[in-house]
Amino acid sequence: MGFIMDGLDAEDYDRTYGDRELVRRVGRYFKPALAGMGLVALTILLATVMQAAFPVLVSWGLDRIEGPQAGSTITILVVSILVTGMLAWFFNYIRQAMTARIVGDVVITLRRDAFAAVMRRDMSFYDETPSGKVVSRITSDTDDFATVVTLVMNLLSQVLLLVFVTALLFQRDVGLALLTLAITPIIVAMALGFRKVARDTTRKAQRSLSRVNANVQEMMGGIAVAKNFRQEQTVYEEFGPINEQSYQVTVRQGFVFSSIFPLLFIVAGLGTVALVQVGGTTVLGGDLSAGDWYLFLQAVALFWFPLTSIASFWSQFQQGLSAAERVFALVDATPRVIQHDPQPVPRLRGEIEFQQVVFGYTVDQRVLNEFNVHIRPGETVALVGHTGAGKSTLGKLITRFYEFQGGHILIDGRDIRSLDLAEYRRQLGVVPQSPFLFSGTVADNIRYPRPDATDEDVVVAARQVAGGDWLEILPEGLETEVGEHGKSLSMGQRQLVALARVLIQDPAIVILDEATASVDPLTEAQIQEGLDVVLADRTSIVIAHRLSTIEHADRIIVIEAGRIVEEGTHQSLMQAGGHYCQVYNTYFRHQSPNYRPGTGFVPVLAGEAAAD
Ligand SMILES: Nc1ncnc2c1ncn2[C@@H]1O[C@H](COP(=O)(O)OP(=O)(O)OP(=O)(O)O)[C@@H](O)[C@H]1O
Repeated sequence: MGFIMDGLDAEDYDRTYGDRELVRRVGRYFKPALAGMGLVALTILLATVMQAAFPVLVSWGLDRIEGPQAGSTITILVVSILVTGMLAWFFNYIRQAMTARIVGDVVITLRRDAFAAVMRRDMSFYDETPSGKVVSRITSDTDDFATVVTLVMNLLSQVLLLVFVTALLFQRDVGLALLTLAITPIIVAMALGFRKVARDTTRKAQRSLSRVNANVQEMMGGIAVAKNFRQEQTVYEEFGPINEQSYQVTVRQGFVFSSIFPLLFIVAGLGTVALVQVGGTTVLGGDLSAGDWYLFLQAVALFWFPLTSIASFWSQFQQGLSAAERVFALVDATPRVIQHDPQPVPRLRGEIEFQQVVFGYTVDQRVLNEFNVHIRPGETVALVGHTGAGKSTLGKLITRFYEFQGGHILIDGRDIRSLDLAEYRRQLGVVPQSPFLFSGTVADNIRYPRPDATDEDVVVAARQVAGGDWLEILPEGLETEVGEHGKSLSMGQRQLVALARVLIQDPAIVILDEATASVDPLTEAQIQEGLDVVLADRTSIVIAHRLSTIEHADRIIVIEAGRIVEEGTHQSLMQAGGHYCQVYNTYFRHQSPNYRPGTGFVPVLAGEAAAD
């Protein structure tokens, strides 16, 4: 039991909606389709009348089949059954075609909303939510929702049929009609009792499926690493229990759902036996004609069908409702990054100030504790420190990817929470360690931050980076296809594209996470030239991994465990013999042009070292 339910808990943002709220939300999506729904309702009504006409016609015929008018009765019967049958088919066709269109429209809107909601989420959401789970909410859950809508349409038509048949029964024999109705509450009570357990098992089945999705997605993302380390078997073994769980939960759902049918049929069967007995006795007593007897038997059958099918598709109905619930929970998830008072952002000077900033990715972990720093407009600051010190975190807070828990961050003296986020981010240029390129050409990728940039603008930006020499190696220059995630370009070329992309954006602040991967000396020189252009006249925060960058920085800040432990220029810090010298000996010494193995260490003063 424990194993079966492991990992099927709700996501943080999941919530349970009351039935009424859920229906209201669903209803809102159908509002634009009101006219179409009216037409569907009309065709349902007409098709149902045509279907209900069949037993009535046969019953009428049965009472007139004897005697002189038998021949004409048969002709009338054949023609009218043919006509009503064709009309029923026609109205049903219109109903189903219209329903497909309406449902399609609703699903496309819902999917759009879910996608937009995911795009709005801050980065903490992406840290905490496996992408496969989000994929399954946007795709299969919206599909399940579509199924429920189609089912509701069917339900309406069946309920209508039920109403017609009941009216007919009352008109023919009130006693028999009441007897038939007496069994209804039992069936309704059973269906309602089934409701809760159906929704619960369905929710679990959907969660287990999204676990499978998440696992497959992760496997696809990390397949190169898995193959490198020959871990295919481990990956396969991890998939096993997750897949098994999905199987178990789905089988259990099947058992739950299949148990309702036999139960309903037993009750319906017993009811029919009672009705046939009472009805038969009435006919023998001479109170009912043969035609009425036939109509009555048909009506009993017709009566049960909608009731049992309402109860049976309750299961799918539940599936659709919990799918809708999951999609709405995704749409409604509250973002953590909130701009309290978003105001327009004119061209920034680029001054950045952290005042007593407190931040942790999770509640029980502090990465920055009362962190202070002041970066002047146009200054180039290199952040150095051991891995995990908190350098990238500073960049992520400036870009407002994460919400900080205490203190203030000021941009040009304004509270960062009071900036219009879109306008602000347009003035932030971010170059990550391994730049992400979208499928398309090099030119498409350079144009990415400013889609209205002309071809001329793109060429100018590309040529500003290292004089554009790097373009000559590309088979089709700017028109070269970069492949999925830029896989057709070398790591160095991707970085050059990323630099040209920042130039076309022309941001006031640049946050650059320097690549650690080594590139050939020519590309290295080209990147350096590109950097000189990109960083000039802008406030730049560089998470530095290269000696030449820190040597050229206006200020170097050494960070350790989320604190600034030293700052100054390369020269002054080298002389100080403190933390910077330790970092230098570890990361930068070997990058010096005069480097010989085992040489180039700078002395670290004992006092400073002891301070660690
Ligand atoms: N998305 C995240 N969720 C949870 N913890 C994180 C996340 N990103 C970073 N951390 C943690 O925050 C701390 C600081 O990480 P950060 O990435 O800022 O270090 P860094 O100095 O940039 O290191 P590196 O040079 O290796 O990139 C580390 O302990 C890290 O494990």
